[in-house]
Amino acid sequence: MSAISLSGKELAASLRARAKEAADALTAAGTPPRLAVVVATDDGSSLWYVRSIAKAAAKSGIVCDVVDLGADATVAEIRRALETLSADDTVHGVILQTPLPEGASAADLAGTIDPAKDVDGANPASLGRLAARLPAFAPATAEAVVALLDHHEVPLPGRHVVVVGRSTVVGVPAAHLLLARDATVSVCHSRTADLPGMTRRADVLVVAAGRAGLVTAGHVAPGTVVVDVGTNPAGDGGLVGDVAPEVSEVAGALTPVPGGVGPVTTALLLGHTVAAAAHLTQR
Ligand SMILES: NC(=O)C1=CN([C@@H]2O[C@H](COP(=O)(O)OP(=O)(O)OC[C@H]3O[C@@H](n4cnc5c(N)ncnc54)[C@H](OP(=O)(O)O)[C@@H]3O)[C@@H](O)[C@H]2O)C=CC1
Ligand SMILES: Nc1nc(=O)c2c([nH]1)NC[C@@H]1CN(c3ccc(C(=O)N[C@@H](CCC(=O)O)C(=O)O)cc3)C=[N+]21
Repeated sequence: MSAISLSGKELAASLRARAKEAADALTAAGTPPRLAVVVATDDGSSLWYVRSIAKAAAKSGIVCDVVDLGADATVAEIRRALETLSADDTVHGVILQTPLPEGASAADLAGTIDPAKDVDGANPASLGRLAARLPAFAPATAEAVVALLDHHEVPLPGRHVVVVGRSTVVGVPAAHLLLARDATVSVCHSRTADLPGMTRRADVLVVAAGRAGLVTAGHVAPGTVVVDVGTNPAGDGGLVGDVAPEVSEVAGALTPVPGGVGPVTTALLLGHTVAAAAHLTQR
């Protein structure tokens, strides 16, 4: 066990404290910040995340409404819920939880979320603005990757960051944020030829593939900083990342799962919600 552990707990706690301060001020001024989470799934890990958002929101003084449409919700029902919440002046943040029922497109549906309330950066317009380096809410997970690297003072300018995964929730927005920080970014995916050859060339390796143990010691050059975004259900009811435990023998530093990117993600989502509430009450 040689790698330094890059915990997210300390950063998450300070982000939650900051969110609570802003939330309490908004509430005192008559506008309690309110987040709505639209759910149309019975996926266990997704529902776990929803419960953890609700709990964290309550502790930070943010009202959280879970709008559960059930796993057999239709596209029209989901769209109507998102439109209603976007038009509701008492709601400041709207997120659409994935996975969705078959035939429903998250990107298409999220296009109906008011960009001012799009606190998980799911509207394609938000992703476009991020790519254009215009102000926008970034997906909380992608932002958490950069925030965690900053917190642990890992320099980014000029460094080669290899991102494994190209989803619009994590890999692609993380790549945009890292480019904006002057990193040189390579994005790998399931059709990448010679993944180990690519990842061994990274100064910083960000793994968001959703495959337990995908990245092994042979994928990592000595001293690399590794960010493990994966949250895969483990056999024992716990959680494991995408990076095999043996990687800690070669990496210079490694984010733990649990206790790494996950808690920072939830804390940033709350921060986005109070920022949205502050902005919406001003306009
Ligand atoms: N900690 C947190 O806060 C969060 C954690 N997560 C976790 O992060 C992981 C990724 O999430 P998400 O991006 O939504 O997942 P997706 O399934 O949407 O995307 C996975 C990406 O990984 C790529 N991939 C899959 N297998 C391989 C492989 N063998 N080699 C190379 N690339 C591969 C896929 O490639 P292709 O495009 O070719 O299919 C795809 O681009 C999951 O474990 C998820 O639970 C997600 C959000 C938040
Ligand atoms: N549109 C969308 N946005 C998401 O951000 C999103 C999603 N869909 N679908 C599901 C995944 C999963 N996800 C997690 C976030 C935090 C933890 C987290 O905080 N986990 C704790 C511990 C959990 C435990 O120990 O069981 C930790 O890592 O320390 C986990 C998982 C967000 N997701």
